Amino acid sequence: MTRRVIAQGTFDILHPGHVHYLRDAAALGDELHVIVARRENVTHKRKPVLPDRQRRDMVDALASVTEAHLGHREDIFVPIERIRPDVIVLGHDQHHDADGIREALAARDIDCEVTRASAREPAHEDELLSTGRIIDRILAERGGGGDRNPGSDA
Ligand SMILES: Cc1cc2nc3c(=O)[nH]c(=O)nc-3n(C[C@H](O)[C@H](O)[C@H](O)COP(=O)(O)O)c2cc1C
Ligand SMILES: Nc1ncnc2c1ncn2[C@@H]1O[C@H](COP(=O)(O)OP(=O)(O)OP(=O)(O)O)[C@@H](O)[C@H]1O
Repeated sequence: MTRRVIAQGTFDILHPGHVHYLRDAAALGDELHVIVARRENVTHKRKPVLPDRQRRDMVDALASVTEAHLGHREDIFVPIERIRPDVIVLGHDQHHDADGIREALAARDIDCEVTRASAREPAHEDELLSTGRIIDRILAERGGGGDRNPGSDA
């Protein structure tokens, strides 16, 4: 039997922490399906910079990912009922409550484990393992309205 795993998140500007999470999740089964949060449903932090479809396409291109899916607009359990995973893997720092998800799955008669991935520690000094911190760096280094294309005469 094929063991299906679900991971999920916003994935706005990919970084090595995302790669670590998705590899961790993929190691728990045979197929990794990733649900990419819709912009309208990212309410607990700043909205993503990149469009929904572009974030889905980039995650879909990663070697550990079988298929990336844009999430449902209203009901996060709709994709889960369609994919029928054996395991849902939460990210190490995600605010979701594992017990709450287990109860909601049981109420829908979906037999599925809920577990949490490990964190990636920086592999070298200055490795940026957060989309928010990458954006802060861009704003600090390029946000002053200076020359965006140094070296170009255009
Ligand atoms: C089990 C599960 C299923 C989810 N399904 C959806 C979905 O169908 N549509 C959606 O927009 N977001 C979905 N989400 C994502 C949440 O809406 C939330 O925005 C996301 O977890 C953000 O994670 P991040 O802070 O790690 O980027 C799901 C989250 C979980 C835990
Ligand atoms: N350093 C990391 N180690 C392991 N997992 C990570 C790391 N960074 C992000 N992830 C996981 O990747 C998934 C998607 O993360 P998300 O899109 O929220 O990125 P982020 O970089 O944490 O964003 P932000 O900096 O805006 O909070 C989440 O499950 C999160 O736990």
